[in-house]
This record gives sequence, structure tokens and C-alpha cells, in this order.
Amino acid sequence: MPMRTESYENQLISGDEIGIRRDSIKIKKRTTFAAHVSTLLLKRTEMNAILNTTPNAVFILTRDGITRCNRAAVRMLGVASLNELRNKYGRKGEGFLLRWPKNLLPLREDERPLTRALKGESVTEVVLAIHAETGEEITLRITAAPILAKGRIIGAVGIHSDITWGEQLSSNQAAAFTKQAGADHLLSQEQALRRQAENDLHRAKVELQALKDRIRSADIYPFHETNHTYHFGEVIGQSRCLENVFFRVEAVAPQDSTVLLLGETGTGKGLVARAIHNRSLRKHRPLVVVNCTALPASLIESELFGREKGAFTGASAQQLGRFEMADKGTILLDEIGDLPFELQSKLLQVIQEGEFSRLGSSRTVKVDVRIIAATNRDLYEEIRLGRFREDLFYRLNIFPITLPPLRDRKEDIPLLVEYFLEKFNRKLGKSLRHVTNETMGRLMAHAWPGNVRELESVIERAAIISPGATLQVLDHFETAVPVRAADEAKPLIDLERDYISEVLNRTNWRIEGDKGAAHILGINPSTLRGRMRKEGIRRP
Ligand SMILES: Nc1ncnc2c1ncn2[C@@H]1O[C@H](COP(=O)(O)OP(=O)(O)OP(=O)(O)O)[C@@H](O)[C@H]1O
Repeated sequence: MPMRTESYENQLISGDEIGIRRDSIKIKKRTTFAAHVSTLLLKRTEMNAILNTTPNAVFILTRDGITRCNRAAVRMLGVASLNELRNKYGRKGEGFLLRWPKNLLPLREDERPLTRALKGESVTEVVLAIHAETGEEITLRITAAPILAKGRIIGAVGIHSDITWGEQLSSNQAAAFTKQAGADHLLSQEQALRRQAENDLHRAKVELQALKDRIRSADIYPFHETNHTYHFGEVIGQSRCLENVFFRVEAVAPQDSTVLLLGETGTGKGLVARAIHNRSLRKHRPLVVVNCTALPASLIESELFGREKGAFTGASAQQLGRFEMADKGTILLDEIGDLPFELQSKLLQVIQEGEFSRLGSSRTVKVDVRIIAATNRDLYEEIRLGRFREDLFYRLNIFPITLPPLRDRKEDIPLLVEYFLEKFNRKLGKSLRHVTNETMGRLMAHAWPGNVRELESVIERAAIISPGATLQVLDHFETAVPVRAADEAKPLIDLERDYISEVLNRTNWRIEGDKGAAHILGINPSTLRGRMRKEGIRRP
């Protein structure tokens, strides 16, 4: 089609497209200018020859639209000239629809490779189009790049290679191969399919895992946001009320003053006692702990104050009491509210005089012991009930420190959870790292009657059963505390007795172990036994 050839050839590099005017070039001699022009014309001829020989459609797009194209281009678009192209398809050729493979919608204007190249992008895309001359769908690989002059984009060039044939060839080859392959190849085909299926499955698993991770990470409690960490010995906390405790501990620790630690069970009185001892001048001497509930009433006197040989039947040897063991050190009298009344005066004497006599001896023993007493009982109530000596109380209540219950310092819960996670990871050889927001929400909503001890048990239980990196807490927490009408109201001590009995009933009077009442109540089994003795709670 020579006419056609002429018309687009002229469009390819036509008229003044060389863009040289004599006055635009600094030339000294007329002959030099002529030589220059003839060189350029030669280049133009070569360029036209190349472009018109290539089977690839070449377009040049500027801000004015398509300004140049080659022979393959007009053929592909089924037009005779650049003008016709612009009339039929629009100035930018936008009417020549391109679409992504596997997508029926045409590319938007800003997705078209030449438009993107005009904005400075160098692109290579595979797209589909309809060959205007043959009417067939073709696959085009379009490579487009900006044309720069002195650093400025003056246009974009797009080379459109028809790769339909190559694609068909490869699929035809595959078909031919399949035909020839016969039965022998079925096996290897099957293997290939299986491999493909395995790969797909693997990819799906990886994608699923990534999706799960994304979902989980959106749902993971951000531990790193817990700041202002207070580590006071082993005592962990960042709440204002605990800060006040730390302040009081710092103040009293270096003194020899008696300290009375008050607070519900499991609030950390034992830990604070240790922190006080470790910050005192006595830290290199022992801290002797006596649990006044755990000791049977008949033995407590000899345990505390010692005994001489033959002091009572079965006392075959002399025994040092805990006070003597703690000489120059510290004694922690835990659960002091449970100390039998008759021994309270003897304790008072030790506090006042620093001396006592062993059981079965009249000789006094002098000791230098710092006393820390701890209780979760309301000692005023105990005094009112005649169970605790008032004078002893005032001797002990020199420097009281009250440990706040966990429900009053919920902001410490995430920090404690993180601390216990690390503790049980080490102990159980686990790698738990995450707690979901939902779990943390549940932990923070619980009333924690057993305080930090109960929280610690919950985390340990959860750590044991959690297989991966995320802590799974299966415990069911009761968040609602039943409110009683005023006329039904009972003293706290009665409520406590009722609650202990109820839990014991529930556990079939089992005290120890994971399913025992002590564990549920968040107290030591010995403490529970002491309470039962004191409150007269017996198995029916
Ligand atoms: N602030 C805390 N930081 C870290 N662990 C704590 C904290 N408070 C308590 N615990 C832990 O909780 C458990 C109970 O603590 P502790 O025995 O000191 O409580 P307590 O008030 O003396 O209880 P009880 O009155 O029943 O004797 C311990 O395992 C302890 O490590």
C-alpha cells in the first residue's frame, strides 16, 4: 500500500522536524551549516529506514498528542496517516483501547504506558488490544520511555511489540508436546501437577500465615507502650499507689523501725518485706520468715522462741527459736493477725525489751532483731472482736505500709503479665510473646480477689496450655460482684467465711493442687488451713 506508506512516512520525520533553523545554530561559515544539515538528513533517512523496517509499532506522544508514528503503527491501527489516526482515535490515540490480560476493562488514561512515560516513568507492560487491520486480539509488549532534552521531558516514545505469535507458539508447543507425550508422559505430567499443587498449597499457606499475622498484629496488646516501669527488687508496678509504697519502703528500709505491712492476700507483702530487708544495714544477715498461720498452735511458741531439752514430751534436744536465728537480722512475722492470743504478750515483750526466754528455761535470751509484721486481716476489727491485743497492735503499727489490691491498680496488670510471661517462658521453656487485646481486656476487667498471686497462677496455667507465641487464657472470670441489699449486708469476715466454704464445697473440700480451693482463692494452702481453723470452717 504505497500511498499509505508515503503518508505516514512523511509523518514520521517530515518537513521541519529536524528542527534546525539556520539562525538557531551558531555557525561561522555557510559551508559548515550545509555540511551539518546534510549529516542530519542522512541520520533522518537512516532513522526512517530503521523505523519503517521494524515490525514494532512506534509512537511519539507529546503534550499535543501523538506527533509521530511509523509504518507498523498505522498498520496496527488500520489508518492511512497520522492525521487519520488522530481523527479516528483521538489526539492522544486514546480511542485505541488497551486492556490488562485477565481484565475486561480498558486501561484508564493514566494507566496507559505512553501517558506514564510522558510523566517521566520508564515502563514495560504486557497488554491486550484489537489489531484494527486484522480484527484479532493481540498481545502487545509496550516499552515506553520519556524523551528528554536538557533535562526536560519533551515527549515520550512507545514501542509496541506484537508478542501474540510467541505466546501462541509456546502454548501450541505445549499442546503438541502433550499429544506426543502419550502414556509415558502422563506420569511426569501428574508429578508436575502435583508439584504445582504443592507449590500452590505452600503459597496459600504462606499467604494465610501472613494474613493471620496481620490480623493478629492488629489485635495484639502493645506491651512496648507500657512505660515508667518500676522495678523495686522483685516488686513490679507502675501505678501511682505503688509508687507511694516504694517511697515509704525507701524511707523506712535503712532504719531499724518495726514495719507493719497491710494488704489483701497476694498483694506482695512478702516481696516488700524482702525489699525492706535488702535495703537495710542488716541485708548481710538472715531474713527469717515465720508464717503464724502455718504453724500449729501447739508448736508456735517453741518455733518462735526455741526450747530447752526436755521442755515438753518429745523435746529431745535443745532447739533455737526463729528469733534467735534472726539475731542481727530481720524477722518477718507473716499473718500476724493469726498469732494465738496467749503468745501475743510474749511477742510484745520481745518488741519492748528485746529479750525472751526459751520454752523450759527461765534464762532470758537477748536478741537484736528488726521486726516486720504482715497481715491481710483488719486488725482494728480483730481488736474489737478481742482476738488481737491492742498494746501489741500499737507496738507493731509504728510504720504501716498498705499494699493496694490489684483491682485498684489495673494499670500494673499489663506490666505484670509481661513479667510473668518472661518468668514462665524461662521456667517452662516456652516462647510466648503476645497477648491479644481481648485477653488483656478480660484480665483487666477481673476483680482479682487473689491479687497478684492469682494473676500469676492464671498466667502460669495459660502458659502451660498455650502452644504458639500467643498466650491463651482459658480461665473464665466472674467480673460481676453480687450486690446485696442493705438489710442483707453482712460483716466482711462473714462474707469471707461464706465464700471460703462455698469454694471448698465446689472443690469437694480439696485444698491443695491446681484444682484445690487454695489455688482458686489465690492463697497458700497453709493460709487456707489457718483460716478454716480460725473461722471454724469444717467439712460437714
Ligand atoms: N508487685 C508484684 N510484682 C511481682 N510479683 C508480685 C507482686 N506482688 C505480688 N507478686 C507475686 O505474687 C505472689 C504473692 O506475693 P506475696 O506472697 O508477697 O503476697 P502476700 O501479700 O504476702 O500474700 P499473703 O498475704 O497471702 O501471704 C508471689 O508469687 C509474688 O511473687
